[in-house]
Amino acid sequence: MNRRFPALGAIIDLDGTLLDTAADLAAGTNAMLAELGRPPLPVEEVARYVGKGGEVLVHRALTRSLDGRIDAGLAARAMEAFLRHYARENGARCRIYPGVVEGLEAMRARGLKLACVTNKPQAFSESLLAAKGLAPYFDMVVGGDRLPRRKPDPLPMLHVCERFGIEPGRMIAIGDSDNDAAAARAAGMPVLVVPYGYNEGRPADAIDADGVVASLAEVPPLLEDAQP
Ligand SMILES: O=C(O)COP(=O)(O)O
Ligand SMILES: [Mg+2]
Repeated sequence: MNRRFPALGAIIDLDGTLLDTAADLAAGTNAMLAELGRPPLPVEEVARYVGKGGEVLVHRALTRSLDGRIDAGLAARAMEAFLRHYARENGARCRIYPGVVEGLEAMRARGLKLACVTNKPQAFSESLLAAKGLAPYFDMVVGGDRLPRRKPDPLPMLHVCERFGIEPGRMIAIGDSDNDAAAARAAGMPVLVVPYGYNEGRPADAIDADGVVASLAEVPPLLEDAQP
């Protein structure tokens, strides 16, 4: 990639970008399904349902379709069960993707401010990042239940820019899905995507982004010094 990005800060997605959390999400989902008398789903299928937060995952898992909806009563019961089970499974099997620590170290060494913006609930996100030793890299974590709207809405991205005092055009977003790219674009922020995460079953090169990077370690060489 020839393009360089003048960034003073970065916003990085969690599930499918920093951590491979599909197995833990599947364990939480399948424990919820078992409680409701439903059969378990394969990890690959649950991974396709990840991206728009826990509520959407629950609707998808119970209808086995990306845009299926269940009634509000069942959804409430299923969500309560999912959160209860996922609290136990969160972090049990997940792993840090290759290049993540290297990329975060190099971005910090360049003086970038770093935020993790995720659709995973705040409490689960903070405990997971801490358990995996990634929390110290981040100045800020914005979970999916922290603000009135989540990705693909630009609100969490703009919230971080405001808190950092950095213009969106002087930030870089890094994610694994259309949700990340749409949120970044709508916020006026350049966005790079990784090809190894979850994009609701669609390939990463189909995402409307400014480029695909094999890992986070490929990001720092694409940055250039910027003025605020
Ligand atoms: O929890 C989800 O649905 C996805 O979370 P992410 O925004 O970290 O990819
Ligand atoms: Mg993601």
